[in-house]
Amino acid sequence: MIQIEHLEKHYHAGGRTIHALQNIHLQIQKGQIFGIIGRSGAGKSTLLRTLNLLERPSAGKILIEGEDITQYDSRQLHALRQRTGMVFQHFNLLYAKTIAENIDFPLRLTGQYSKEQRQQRVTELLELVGLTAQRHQYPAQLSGGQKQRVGIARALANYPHLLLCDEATSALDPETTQSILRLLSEINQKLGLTIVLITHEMQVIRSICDQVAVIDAGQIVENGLVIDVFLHPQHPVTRSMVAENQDQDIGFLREMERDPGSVLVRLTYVGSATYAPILSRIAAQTSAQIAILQGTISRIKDTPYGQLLIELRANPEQVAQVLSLLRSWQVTADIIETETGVA
Ligand SMILES: Nc1ncnc2c1ncn2[C@@H]1O[C@H](COP(=O)(O)OP(=O)(O)OP(=O)(O)O)[C@@H](O)[C@H]1O
Repeated sequence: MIQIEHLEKHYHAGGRTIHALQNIHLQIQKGQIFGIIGRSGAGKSTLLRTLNLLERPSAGKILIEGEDITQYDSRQLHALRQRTGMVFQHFNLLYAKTIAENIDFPLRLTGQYSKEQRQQRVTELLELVGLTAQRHQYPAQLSGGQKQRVGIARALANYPHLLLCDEATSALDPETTQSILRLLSEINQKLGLTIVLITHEMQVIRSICDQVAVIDAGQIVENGLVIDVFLHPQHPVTRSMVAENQDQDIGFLREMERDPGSVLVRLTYVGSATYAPILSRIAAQTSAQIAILQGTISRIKDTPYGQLLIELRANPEQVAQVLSLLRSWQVTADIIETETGVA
């Protein structure tokens, strides 16, 4: 487990102090994929880089399996960095070396393995990331997604306990992004490896993370299971990032002709409820009329969820009845607006 306590990082530049990280507290469980999301300049890279002390905190502790790594001497630090793999947005490959040589590079640096052992390990890693046929090629001959596969294989070479991913898919197109995220997810499951990733894309968090922390202006403003944070965001920054990702623009409501006295309700359902015929049940059990204004069914990691924006044409008693039925079916119902204004 990684425990971050009272972490601070201040930079001094141009005669002023930048508070890049302020009083950060986080717990990252072993074997988790933990996402850190935030807008540009929020402090994501700084936070990620403190986990292998590429960035020295100004104050606070980082405990990995109970040991405070901020107190490590240079020998311990060297060992920590060997146990921590890192994947970069722009791959950082050696372009004059072959794919196999790139992956072999960190193995050679340790001086711990024979040539045969290293070759064997490179073969294993090429197979793991699906690049066996590219062994003797050079990075310039590969696509972006393949380059990132090399980056991932290289990061895994020394059997790390922790993999840090710095915007690992931000330079890739959406389809390639999904294939790299699937690879990271497979690695997490196969090797039980803890992965901490930073991203500015909610889609990345939604696809593979178990837990997410939202960082804004150097502070953690929200932290929890992805399913909770994504479906019930509390902080304005989280809300706007989730809304961007879900295409929840409800500007059209301003132009829409509404039934007098109708109520707008956002329904959120998770797991098996996603596929239940909720609306027809409401219609059968109440005489409320329902117009569907917006809807989606998708997945958060492996969990299906659905969200519907409906206009409920009903009197107050019927609205109360509908809301109580929805609650009994474990559907979250948020009234987002009434005819007279925001509820
Ligand atoms: N070496 C440095 N010297 C001075 N200020 C820095 C340094 N590194 C980062 N900062 C500042 O610290 C803050 C956090 O930067 P950081 O790079 O961690 O943010 P980020 O969320 O990763 O942003 P991005 O997604 O744009 O990389 C920013 O205000 C940035 O300008």
